[in-house]
Amino acid sequence: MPKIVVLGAGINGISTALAIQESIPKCQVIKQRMNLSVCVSSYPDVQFQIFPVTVISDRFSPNTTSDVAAGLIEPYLCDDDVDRIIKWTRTTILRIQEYMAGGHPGAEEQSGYYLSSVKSIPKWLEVMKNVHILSEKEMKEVAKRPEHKFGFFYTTWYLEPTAYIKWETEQFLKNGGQFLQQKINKIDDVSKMGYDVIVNCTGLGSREMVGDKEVYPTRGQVLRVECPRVKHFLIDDEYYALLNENTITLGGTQDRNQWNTTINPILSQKIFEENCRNIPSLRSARILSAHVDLRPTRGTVRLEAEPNGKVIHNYGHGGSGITLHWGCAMECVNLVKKMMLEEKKNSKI
Ligand SMILES: Cc1cc2nc3c(=O)[nH]c(=O)nc-3n(C[C@H](O)[C@H](O)[C@H](O)COP(=O)(O)OP(=O)(O)OC[C@H]3O[C@@H](n4cnc5c(N)ncnc54)[C@H](O)[C@@H]3O)c2cc1C
Ligand SMILES: N[C@H](Cc1ccccc1)C(=O)O
Repeated sequence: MPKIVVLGAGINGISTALAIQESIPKCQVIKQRMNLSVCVSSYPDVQFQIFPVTVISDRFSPNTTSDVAAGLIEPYLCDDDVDRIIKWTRTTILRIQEYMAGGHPGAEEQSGYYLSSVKSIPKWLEVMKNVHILSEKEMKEVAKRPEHKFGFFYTTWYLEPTAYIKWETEQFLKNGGQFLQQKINKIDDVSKMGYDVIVNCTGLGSREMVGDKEVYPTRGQVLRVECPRVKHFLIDDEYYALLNENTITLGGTQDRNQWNTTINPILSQKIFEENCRNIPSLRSARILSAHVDLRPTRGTVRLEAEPNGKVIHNYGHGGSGITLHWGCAMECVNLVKKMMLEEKKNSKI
């Protein structure tokens, strides 16, 4: 009976733990009514759970990096292979559409503009809806700055991390999942805890916990404001105003190798002013809060099983952790299944 543990409770940790439960039936509690024809009676609900899944983390939502994210579905600050990114993004979009179909909170389509000083059409645009490259005439109407030379309109989604992780957590617990609050100093400490499969989703924490100096912080500061008049997002080369359920997230900064998580009020003012230049209606916005966190940035997302080991890594999503989460979680499930099969074969010997 392999014991599975997931390290980390951000969007990648919780999603991977839930994906394992949903994809490996023995990893969730199955309630079955045992109807016996002989005495035309039925046993009380019988619960089967063979492989419990545990999540160990030092912090939980709403106190993770994931909770600070604007929730925009769009790859950013992730230099991974673009086809891998697109594959993961597509899987996430399907999951969001299922989540939306369930009427759950914090997810919706959002449409808007990407305005830039350079003419370039990102490959990830192929996963978006209603894509329209702006004509010169349309650019004249939409551009807010002389450097806005090129742009396009499209529809993507937002997925509010805190609301979504809350829902995922409820499903995870319903499936018999368990939580343990603990800081892991070295991943080897977990091996000694008797787990057979360890999935590492600790984001930037992997720098110390696994000793991976390839993962580093990119500091991001944002504002949450209320401004019902604004109906479209607007992203340009430096700033962004992104829709959420009842608020707008204004960003944004991307300072590599900056560890400081103290909010800089001067920066907040600049983020507000620059976004008002792009969307004048924001002048009437009510500023609700400011946030800072550190994007777990890495050349590529580390999503792999350690050879001949029991550890699977899923971290280093940069500015795209919400965008890639379900695609990465499902790829982790395949690695877990493979590892369990290996384990079964070896134990037979
Ligand atoms: C300002 C800002 C805006 C963003 N906007 C977006 C966006 O719009 N769209 C998008 O796709 N992405 C966005 N991102 C990026 C996104 O937030 C991250 O990529 C994502 O949160 C990474 O998720 P994660 O679960 O891997 O890491 P985290 O959310 O950091 O979770 C890591 C977990 O591991 C735990 N942990 C770490 N080390 C240890 C340890 N040693 N022992 C025990 N537990 C440990 C932590 O407590 C935490 O629970 C944004 C990021 C920032 C900073
Ligand atoms: N991905 C988000 C928001 C963003 C979207 C588009 C461009 C830049 C940033 C971030 O990391 O801040």
